[in-house]
Amino acid sequence: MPNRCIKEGDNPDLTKERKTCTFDTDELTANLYGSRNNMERRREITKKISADPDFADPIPHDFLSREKCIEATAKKTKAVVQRGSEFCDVTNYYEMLHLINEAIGIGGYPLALHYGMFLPALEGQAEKELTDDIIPRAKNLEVIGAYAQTEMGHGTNLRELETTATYDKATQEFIINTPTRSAMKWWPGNLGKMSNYAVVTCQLFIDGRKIGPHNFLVQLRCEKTHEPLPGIIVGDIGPKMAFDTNDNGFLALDNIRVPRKNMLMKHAKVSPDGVYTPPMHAKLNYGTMVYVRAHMLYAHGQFLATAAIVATRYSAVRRQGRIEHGVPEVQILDYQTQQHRIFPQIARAYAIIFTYMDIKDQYDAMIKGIAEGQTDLLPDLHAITSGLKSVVTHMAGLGIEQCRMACGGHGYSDASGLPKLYGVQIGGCTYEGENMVMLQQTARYLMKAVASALQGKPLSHSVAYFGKKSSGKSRIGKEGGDIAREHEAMLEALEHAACRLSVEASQMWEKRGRGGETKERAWNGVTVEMNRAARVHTRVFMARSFHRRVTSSPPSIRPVLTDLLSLYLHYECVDMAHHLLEDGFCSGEQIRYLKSRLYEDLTTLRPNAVSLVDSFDQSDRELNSVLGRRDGNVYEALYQWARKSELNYTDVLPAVQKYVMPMMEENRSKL
Ligand SMILES: CCCCC/C=C\C/C=C\C/C=C\CCC(=O)SCCNC(=O)CCNC(=O)[C@H](O)C(C)(C)COP(=O)(O)OP(=O)(O)OC[C@H]1O[C@@H](n2cnc3c(N)ncnc32)[C@H](O)[C@@H]1OP(=O)(O)O
Ligand SMILES: Cc1cc2nc3c(=O)[nH]c(=O)nc-3n(C[C@H](O)[C@H](O)[C@H](O)COP(=O)(O)OP(=O)(O)OC[C@H]3O[C@@H](n4cnc5c(N)ncnc54)[C@H](O)[C@@H]3O)c2cc1C
Repeated sequence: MPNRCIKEGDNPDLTKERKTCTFDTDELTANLYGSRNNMERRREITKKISADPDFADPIPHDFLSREKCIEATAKKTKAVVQRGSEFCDVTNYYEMLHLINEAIGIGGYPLALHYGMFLPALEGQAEKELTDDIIPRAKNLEVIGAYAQTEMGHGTNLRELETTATYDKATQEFIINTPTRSAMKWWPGNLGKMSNYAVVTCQLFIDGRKIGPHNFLVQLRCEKTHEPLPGIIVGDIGPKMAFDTNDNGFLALDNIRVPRKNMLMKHAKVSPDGVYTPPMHAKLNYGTMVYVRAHMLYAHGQFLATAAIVATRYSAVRRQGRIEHGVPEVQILDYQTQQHRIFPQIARAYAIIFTYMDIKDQYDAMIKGIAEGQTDLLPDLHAITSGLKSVVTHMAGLGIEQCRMACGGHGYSDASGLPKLYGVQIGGCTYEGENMVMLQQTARYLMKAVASALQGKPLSHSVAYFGKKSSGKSRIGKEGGDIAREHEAMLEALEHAACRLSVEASQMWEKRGRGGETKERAWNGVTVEMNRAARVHTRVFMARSFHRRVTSSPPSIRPVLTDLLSLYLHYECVDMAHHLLEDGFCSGEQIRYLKSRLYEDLTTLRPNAVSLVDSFDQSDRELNSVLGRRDGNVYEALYQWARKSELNYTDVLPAVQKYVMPMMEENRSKL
């Protein structure tokens, strides 16, 4: 069967791997990206960008200072903006995403938050009077915006943000102010140096009454000189774990006046005479966060895919040690521990991307509903995207780190691309709502679902399985080798565990309440259990999404995807075995059965491992990894990469001349 990656001159071990492929890699790629046309379009973009001198990096960013990286990124951003239509349909979200990944990379760029949050916030939350003016200019990139919500003192607890917006009826303006040091906006991406506008989240005050957090459009810098406007202090917060090319910023506002229309008033409104009208759903103003959490799934699925590609290809190329005496050194991919480390990451990357597809459909349906005045889909989507954002970012982070360690010493080098990838990706556990906090949002929803299920009330999409009757004992290992029924048995077991954990958390919460604690204090006494229930529920949702996609996939790729699904489900069940065992739903024997099936899956997938990662269709530019390159010619490339280190510009470094050589000389003369 064809693996389309085979080319002359490639590392022979990689070619050998590609020849054992049992499916058409293009067919799987097309399925992953929605269609053959989408796949071809991605490849065209890659080809054009790779050949274009505007996007060439004579010196890899690994060897540049942060300022130089930002300069190089800004230059490429300008080229993307001015010449974007030469490469792709600039109105197509996925084509643009791919163009940016190819042309600029993942470490941030001047327009990341402009497109990622500023425009979505305006489009989703602002009224026509404001959008008519700002959106055309923002789309035309006459202005660049950031989303400034988090403050030095508060990020999670939005209710206690300190920045104020006080309505002045006399002038029909809001006065926006930073009252304390901890009220400074701190962290927003692209706020520090790039943006000249921002959507700023402030506590709304009318007639001395605090109404709560609302968003306002504020101009920060002069449109001509880019200097901060009077009363505005803005800058970069300094180096951080990654996102080197993003100017995460700080901002203080000294009683800045903005016209009434600058409040984002699509949902909540303030009339000219200062009358406040709340939104039709209390949290519609938080809609931009739901949008980003949903879309983060795709980015994080791709991040994990990158790591899986690098680790799998490198493990096929790397030979070290022997499994049996008297035979040549083996490809490290033949070690069972290596497969156990890497293959679940491949499966999880597919599962995350497939889950994203489901969520995207639900998000689009919700937006359509809101436009027609219905908000009934919002609570379910908020609950499941909160859980998914937490589970996926954590899962991807652990997976990337496993892949990095699976590459041995070279995985620790920036040449592998994995340390930087991890740095960028792991930020997702924090931004857009810290994971522990987001899981509690899911748990709150689960508690309501438990109550509804007990009362026989209807259950919404993500929790519908709470209404199923459990069979009491698992069918795992009792389906006579029927794969479809085995998959169903594992899904049923996971659903049983999620439901049980939710019910038990609910009972623990209630018990503490009966013991005299307030609801809130009692909640804090059971949040570990609440978050555990939320995690398992979210993993059930992912497993169901993956299962749905696989069972409806084209017949040509269904067998390999079914193998991957088997691995995914066996791994999930073994990983969560304690939850399955705790109430005796599964026996120890059944867990041993799951483990043995998991080890069989590793062997089954081995011949397709390289082809499965090839099917993610990430180019060498996107991978940005010497170890993961498509042709597998790793060792020569590693040496050429190291030669570019600035430490190698001279044979004797000034620091050595100045300090180390005299020290050695002094020591010698002491003898
Ligand atoms: C577009 C592509 C993006 C790809 C990304 C890739 C790379 C990105 C690179 C860089 C980073 C980019 C962006 C990062 C940007 C940011 O980080 S912006 C800042 C984000 N900040 C947060 O997320 C703050 C987290 N805090 C909150 O969301 C809330 O404060 C809270 C924790 C949810 C609690 O809020 P609170 O007002 O106290 O509410 P309470 O818990 O009491 O809940 C009341 C009810 O409201 C429901 N609810 C809460 N939030 C929402 C929501 N967003 N939508 C719908 N409903 C919501 C909640 O469930 C409660 O419902 P009940 O029915 O009453 O139970
Ligand atoms: C790379 C990056 C980019 C960012 N970009 C932006 C941006 O563009 N715009 C923007 O506005 N912000 C941005 N942020 C800020 C980000 O959204 C916040 O840092 C994030 O929401 C977490 O809030 P916090 O920092 O207040 O954490 P904290 O809430 O202080 O969290 C600290 C610890 O306290 C725990 N904790 C807090 N509350 C609770 C609770 N209720 N229950 C249990 N535990 C709790 C947390 O779980 C965590 O362990 C960015 C951050 C990063 C790292």
